[in-house]
Amino acid sequence: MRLTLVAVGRLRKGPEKVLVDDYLARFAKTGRGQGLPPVTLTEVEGRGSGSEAEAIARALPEGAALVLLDERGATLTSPDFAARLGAWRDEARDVALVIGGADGLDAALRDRADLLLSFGAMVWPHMLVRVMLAEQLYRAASILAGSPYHRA
Ligand SMILES: C[S@@+](CC[C@H](N)C(=O)[O-])C[C@H]1O[C@@H](n2cnc3c(N)ncnc32)[C@H](O)[C@@H]1O
Repeated sequence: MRLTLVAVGRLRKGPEKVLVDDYLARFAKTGRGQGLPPVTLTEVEGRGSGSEAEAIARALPEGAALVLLDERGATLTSPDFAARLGAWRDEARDVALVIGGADGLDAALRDRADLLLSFGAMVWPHMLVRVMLAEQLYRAASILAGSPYHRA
């Protein structure tokens, strides 16, 4: 299993980067014991629809389960998200998680997604979505590990 995060835009030094790096490091540590690999991050230039969509498509490992972050998608509980991740791990399936840029994600990409994942109906800045997703990955690994981080 490989876990790839494809995100439009470059995350520069600052509070969001500190949080993303921290949560992804925690995910790598907790995930190791759960058969979850560290996340490989691919940043794609935000150049507008055409070439941006192609760059995203090129960054996706072939056959990977495609999870697109989209406010119009499904809201999952954290244990549900953890269960999906655990199921893909058990199938040895690669997973690609994609966060769009200012213009959102291409409709053609949305059509081939295995999961459209929403963090609520409101639109969040993509850099904050990166932080939230990194935290949810760490939470998922903690849930699969049975650690007390997730108490709900
Ligand atoms: C600023 S938003 C772009 C919104 C754009 N107007 C659209 O139509 O998608 C940038 C990216 O952040 C992610 N995003 C923003 N809000 C989200 C939410 N509530 N749930 C999941 N992802 C979200 C999506 O990947 C989106 O493509």
